[in-house]
Amino acid sequence: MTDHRSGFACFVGRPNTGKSTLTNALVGAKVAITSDRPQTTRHTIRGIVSRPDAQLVLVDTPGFHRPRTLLGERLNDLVRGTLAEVDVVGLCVPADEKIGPGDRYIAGELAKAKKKHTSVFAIVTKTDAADKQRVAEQLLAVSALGEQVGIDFAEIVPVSAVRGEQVELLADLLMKTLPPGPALYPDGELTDSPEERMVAELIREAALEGVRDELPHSLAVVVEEMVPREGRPEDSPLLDVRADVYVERDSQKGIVIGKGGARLREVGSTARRQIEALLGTPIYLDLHVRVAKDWQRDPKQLRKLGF
Ligand SMILES: Nc1nc2c(ncn2[C@@H]2O[C@H](COP(=O)(O)OP(=O)(O)OP(=O)(O)O)[C@@H](O)[C@H]2O)c(=O)[nH]1
Repeated sequence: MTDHRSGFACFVGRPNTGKSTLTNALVGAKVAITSDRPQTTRHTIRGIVSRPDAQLVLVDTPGFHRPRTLLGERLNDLVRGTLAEVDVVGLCVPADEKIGPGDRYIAGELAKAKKKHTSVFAIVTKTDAADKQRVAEQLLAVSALGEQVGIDFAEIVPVSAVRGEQVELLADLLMKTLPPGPALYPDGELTDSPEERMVAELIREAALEGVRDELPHSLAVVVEEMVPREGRPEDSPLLDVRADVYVERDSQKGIVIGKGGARLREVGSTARRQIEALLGTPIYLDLHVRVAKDWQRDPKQLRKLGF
C-alpha cells in the first residue's frame, strides 16, 4: 500500500473538445455521468479510475470551458479554487481544428490560476479525425501555445477517445503525477451513482431535521455501500444500505445520536421510509455517526465530504 497514489484531475478546454468522451473512455463503460452534486463534494465528480496502485478522481471545473459565463468574480474564484485543489489538469485541444482564440484564452487563464505544484498536461484529442501529419503539427502548435502563455506542459499526449488509442497511456501518465495516498473512494466504485447521491441527501436531510441551527452546514453523509441482501426470495428483496454521517466535533456527534441513540433511530427510520419510497424497494439502513476530526487535516478527504 505504501506505493499507492491518489488524487484529483480535471480536463479543461473549449466546448466540444472531447472532454466528456475522454472521461468516459478513461473510466470505462460503467461511468454514470453525474449531475451537480453540491452535497458531498463541491465539484461534480465525473468518474473515478481505480487501479491496484492508484486512484484518479476526475472532477469538473465549473464554467472553465464556458468563457462567456466567466465574467463573475465568484465563478472565477470557483475555477481558481478547483484548479488549486486538483493535482493535475488536462488542457484538451482537438487535433482536427486549428488552435484559436478560445484555446488561447483558456490556456492563459489556466496559466494564471494553476498552482505551482499542479501538473498540466496538454491532450490533443480526436487524433482519429486528423491525419498523422496534422496530428504532428498540432502537437507542435500546442507546445508553442504552452510557451506563449507560460505553461510548461508535463506531457503532451495525443489520444483518440472513440478508438481508445493512447487512453491507457494517458491514464498511466496522469496517475504517475499523483501524490502518494490511499484510495479516496471505496474499491470498485467507479463513480457515485445518482441513487447513492439521492440516498445520501435524504439521510442528510433527516439528520438535520430539527437541529439545523445547532449543526453546521458541513454535516456530510457518505453512502458506503448499497447491496442487495443475499439469499432473499426474488419477490421480497432487501437492499442493505450502509452510510456514514460525518460531523466535525464530538459534541455534534451527541446531537445527532441523541439520548440513548433515540434521535439517530428516528433519523434512520425517517430516512429509511423516504429511501424506500425513492427506490421502491425495502431497505435495511445501517447508519454510523463519525467525527471527521482526522479528515480535517487532509484536504482531499475533506473534499470528498464537501467540508
Ligand atoms: N472523431 C472523434 N470524435 C470525438 C472524439 N472524442 C469526442 N468526439 C466528438 O466530439 C464531440 C464533443 O465531444 P464531448 O466529449 O461532448 O466534448 P466536451 O469537451 O465534453 O464538450 P462540452 O461538454 O461542450 O465542453 C462529440 O460529438 C464527440 O462524439 C474522438 O476521440 N474522436
